[in-house]
Amino acid sequence: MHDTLSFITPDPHSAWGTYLSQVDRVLPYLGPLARWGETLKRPKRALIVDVPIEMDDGTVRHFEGYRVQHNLSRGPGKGGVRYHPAVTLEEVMALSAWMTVKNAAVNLPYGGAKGGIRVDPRQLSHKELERMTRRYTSEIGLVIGPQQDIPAPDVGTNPQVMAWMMDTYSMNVGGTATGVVTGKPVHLGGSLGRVKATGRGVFVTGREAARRIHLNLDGARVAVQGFGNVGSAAAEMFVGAGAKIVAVQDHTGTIANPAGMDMGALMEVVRRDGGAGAFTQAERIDDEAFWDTDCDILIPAALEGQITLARANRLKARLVLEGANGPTHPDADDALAERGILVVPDVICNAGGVTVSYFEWVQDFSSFFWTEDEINLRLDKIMVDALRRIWDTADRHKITLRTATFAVACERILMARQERGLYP
Ligand SMILES: NC(=O)C1=CN([C@@H]2O[C@H](COP(=O)(O)OP(=O)(O)OC[C@H]3O[C@@H](n4cnc5c(N)ncnc54)[C@H](O)[C@@H]3O)[C@@H](O)[C@H]2O)C=CC1
Ligand SMILES: O=C(O)CCC(=O)C(=O)O
Repeated sequence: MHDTLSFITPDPHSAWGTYLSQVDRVLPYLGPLARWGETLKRPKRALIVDVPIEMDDGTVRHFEGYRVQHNLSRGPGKGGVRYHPAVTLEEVMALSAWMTVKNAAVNLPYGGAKGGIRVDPRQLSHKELERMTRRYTSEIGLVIGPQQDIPAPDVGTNPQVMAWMMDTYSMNVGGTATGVVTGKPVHLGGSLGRVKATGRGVFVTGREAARRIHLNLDGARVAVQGFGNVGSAAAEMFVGAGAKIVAVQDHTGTIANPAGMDMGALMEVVRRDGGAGAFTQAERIDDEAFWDTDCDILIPAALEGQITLARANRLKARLVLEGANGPTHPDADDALAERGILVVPDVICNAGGVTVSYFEWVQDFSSFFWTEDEINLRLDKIMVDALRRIWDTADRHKITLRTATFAVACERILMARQERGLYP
């Protein structure tokens, strides 16, 4: 059946392999809609672009960039742009597919898309980063637009990168098109609350899940992998609810303090050094020891494939909140379920970011901006309602929250596909 995409032979632990296995698990719950299931296993459109730029020293370097639109059945493509040295077409395909599922899980009127460039942004000067972003935006200008596909931040990108993307697209079309990207700075049509929205969604879904398993957040011990936009904002909110951060891992190292870390002091070090590794009010530990941390809640908020089977069998947490996209291998997912460790899956747990991106897009179109309180209230309600529906589905079929999220989302996606029909 997989006669196309023959250039990809996914290993079951790769991002795309993980996604395919998640689709296979939901098909039995989709009834007659399952006949459209193959749609979910192929991206609609994948663009590979060459991004040449002049470096500050006068040399020319070429970077490889991608924009994949996995599915547009329910609306324009929506999903972030990643700058990271490990970005590949296959990874971006998986990330775009998870966007399709996530957007449908919270019922946003979007399909799924994702982009990326294989680059270490920390190795570029500010000007080189700007030149690369502008060139990439022009190259993917073929497929993006406020009604076609709307990029946003992901790993290694931020509001400044979104501002350059918005400006480049706008210059190319000859007018200011704020709605072409979200996650912009607030004075350029960005939304209040977007920066912390993903972390907020992780907290809100985590709070609801904790309540259901009678885990008191006051005094709960939390371990966080990845202390960037998502991990740090989620950690701050858990601390605000009385929890303590007992371990943090990022690309600069792993630190632990069973008594809990002072968030203000930790954030200061992260801002100063670009990472948590040098924080002196915690003990520096071996990276692999992170997975043995005595904790109640684990928040993977870095990259895919972090929770392997071996690590899943060592985890001490009762609750795993997937801030990252695709952090858990399928066999590890099974092991966690068998061990009674509850996983709130990425496709609902980290949907807070794209939900506020949707608010931003709506605000840009109407040129009317909401207060931060209005945004947070609407976000919390969408997340809580979506999670409740997913939980009901999980209880009804006796399936994991991940398969239940896929069931709710894929039914919406395939229903749209079916109702639109195929153009003969
Ligand atoms: N930014 C957003 O709104 C959303 C992000 N996500 C996902 O959340 C995850 C994190 O994204 P952001 O916080 O935006 O990125 P970021 O670039 O702000 O932070 C990434 C963090 O991961 C850490 N990291 C990188 N490589 C690592 C490694 N090998 N081991 C341990 N830590 C490592 C970095 O040090 C940094 O702390 C990604 O999986 C992303 O796709 C999901 C939904 C929305
Ligand atoms: O805000 C958005 O549009 C997308 C964020 C994103 O890339 C994600 O949810 O993984």
